[in-house]
Amino acid sequence: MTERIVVVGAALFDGDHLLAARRSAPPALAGRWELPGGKVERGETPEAALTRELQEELGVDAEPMTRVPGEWPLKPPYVLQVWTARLLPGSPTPKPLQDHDELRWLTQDELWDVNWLDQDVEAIHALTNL
Ligand SMILES: Nc1nc2c([nH]c(=O)n2[C@H]2C[C@H](O)[C@@H](COP(=O)(O)OP(=O)(O)OP(=O)(O)O)O2)c(=O)[nH]1
Repeated sequence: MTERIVVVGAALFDGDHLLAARRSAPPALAGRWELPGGKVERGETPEAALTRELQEELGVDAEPMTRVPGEWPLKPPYVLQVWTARLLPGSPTPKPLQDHDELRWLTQDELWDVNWLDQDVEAIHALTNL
């Protein structure tokens, strides 16, 4: 059976604002917006991967909250799963340290103001149904 690798995306909320991150690489994805996160490593839980990726990419201390129902196919063998997440008290504010060159906190009215990666559009819709 083909190996399937989960990419975790964080729907990081501050109140009702959602953090969107603009990718700086690779060229095919640069300039498009996504949920920060990354690949789950062998032997790692998705929740641990999410915490690690948010620390590496944004420099924050965050905790995953709930899994958003659904799973979205990316380029094989990757699939996207999404967790809501929040910053822990005392966490630094997010900064685009790695993989991103801009961050935006979106209100519900601004949710579609950014050019999400095609693969993320369904996941963002699922978020709005929570
Ligand atoms: N993080 C993230 N990746 C996404 C999303 N949507 C989407 O198609 N992808 C793709 C982009 C990449 O091809 C792949 C995840 O790669 P990544 O570069 O974020 O993961 P990573 O930090 O573990 O990468 P690596 O450089 O260590 O290999 O999934 C999304 O919302 N968040």
